[in-house]
Amino acid sequence: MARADGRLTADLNPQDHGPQDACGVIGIYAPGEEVSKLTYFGMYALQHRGQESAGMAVSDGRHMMVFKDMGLVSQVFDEATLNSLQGHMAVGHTRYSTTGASIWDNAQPTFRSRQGGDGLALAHNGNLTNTGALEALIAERAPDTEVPHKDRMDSSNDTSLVTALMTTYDGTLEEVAAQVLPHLQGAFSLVFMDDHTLCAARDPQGIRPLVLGRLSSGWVVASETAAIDIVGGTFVREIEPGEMVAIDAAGLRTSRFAAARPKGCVFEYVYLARPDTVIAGRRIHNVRVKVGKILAQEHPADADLVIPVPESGTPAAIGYADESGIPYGMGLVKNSYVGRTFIQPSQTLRNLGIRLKLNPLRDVIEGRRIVVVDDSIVRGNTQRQLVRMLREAGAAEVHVRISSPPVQWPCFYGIDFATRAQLIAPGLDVEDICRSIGADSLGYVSLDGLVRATHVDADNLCRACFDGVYPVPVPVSARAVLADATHTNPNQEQQ
Ligand SMILES: O=P(O)(O)OC[C@H]1O[C@H](OP(=O)(O)OP(=O)(O)O)[C@H](O)[C@@H]1O
Ligand SMILES: NC(=O)CC[C@H](N)C(=O)O
Ligand code: SF4
Ligand SMILES: [Mg+2]
Repeated sequence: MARADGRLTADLNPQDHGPQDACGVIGIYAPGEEVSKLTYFGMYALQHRGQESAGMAVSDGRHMMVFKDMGLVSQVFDEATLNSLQGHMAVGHTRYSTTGASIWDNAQPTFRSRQGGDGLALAHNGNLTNTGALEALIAERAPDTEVPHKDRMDSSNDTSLVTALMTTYDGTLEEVAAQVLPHLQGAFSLVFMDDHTLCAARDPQGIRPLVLGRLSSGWVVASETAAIDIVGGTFVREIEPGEMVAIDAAGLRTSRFAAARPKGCVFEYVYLARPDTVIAGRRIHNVRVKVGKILAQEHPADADLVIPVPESGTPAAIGYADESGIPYGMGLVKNSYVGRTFIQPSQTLRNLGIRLKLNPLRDVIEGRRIVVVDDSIVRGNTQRQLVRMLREAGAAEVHVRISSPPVQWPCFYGIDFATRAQLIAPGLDVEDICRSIGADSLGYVSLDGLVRATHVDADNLCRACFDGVYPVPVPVSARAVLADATHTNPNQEQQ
């Protein structure tokens, strides 16, 4: 598919995709360091969270420069650009769009001038569920302010509303944020700065991750601990749900804008986060291996070989093989140059597309009864094509095992799952889905098994895409659609 700027993208059809990811944010405050380069490395480490656009704002205490463009971090930035971005503090973002089109104007960090002349740059991971109310608030507070959605300004994402709202208040950045953050609903891990202060804030549910790290000469905040590792920092702690931290020449301060009601996204454990990241004290790789073991207990198979669907299916396949005693092997080779999601508009291209990303090792597959382990089934495209490919490669039997429960409901908190109609699971039982993907058997890990592997209390996790219990009110526009569903009714969890 051609993009607006005429370049090619790996997403041949943006309307037709799997879970994709959730945006990566990073902020660095480090006088004396080459901050733009550190931020670049951090963004590179967070590339898996968003591949549509990348951007960075850098300030030297007097001036702020923002550079962003469509594409991968490595396509957007080069040495000369990074050398021109001078300063001791920066905010970086890799975007996967959830509200507002995937266009340059919506690339982040968003930028606006503040009263008093400072710039304000803000980067967001998550998705806001009360954009209508925020538009109304901006209009009420500053009738002359152009409201991003309402006035059809170039940018139309939820994040721009936060930036616009902040510029309607006077005071220090911390004072402004303390007034604005309580108005936001939904998922938001924010990193933002003016020319003096770097701030980071996390929604009261802490739906998306956000962590704090120490650098030899400063601080780093990032979506995942892996980014802290990669910029040479030391993990300090998670930013708490409902907390804001501010970092400037006077050091680090923390404050709370709301009481914590933790509901971390369980899908971060399934697919979104890097395996080398730590959430709630657990390494994601280890949690995924554990889920694979539970999957083997819940859905054993009589087979000769366990193979992963790389990359995200690999740890669970290791766990499955370990627990079942069935040998583990690489049966599929993944092309490292194809991004997380590769989407194809027509059946012919779909068949080619899956092969471009994953190609079976015939010698390994032929004549064997295969257990193939993946992390999730969203629309079923990957598994349908994979099962056929494995059979063509001579598999005697294909048993599909999935290290998450069936995805039944859309996400409104920063993952653009297909609409409910496009998901394969609603209205079908596991037997139906097995038939639809053409496997000999299919087993999904139970929600209880998945939650157990995280070691987090089920009440402290969002599980809405699996059980329809939404911890934060969904957008008004979505309520009718969900209520009309002929399957189970989504429960709005009591606040
Ligand atoms: O049922 P579907 O709609 O096909 O979507 C599910 C697939 O999408 C994801 O992989 P993806 O290709 O996005 O990334 P990965 O390479 O990181 O596993 C996920 O790991 C499943 O394999
Ligand atoms: N996936 C995300 O975290 C997206 C952030 C924001 N909602 C946007 O669309 O730009
Ligand atoms: S609905 Fe699913 S993907 Fe979205 S935040 Fe909740 S658990 Fe995560
Ligand atoms: Mg996959």
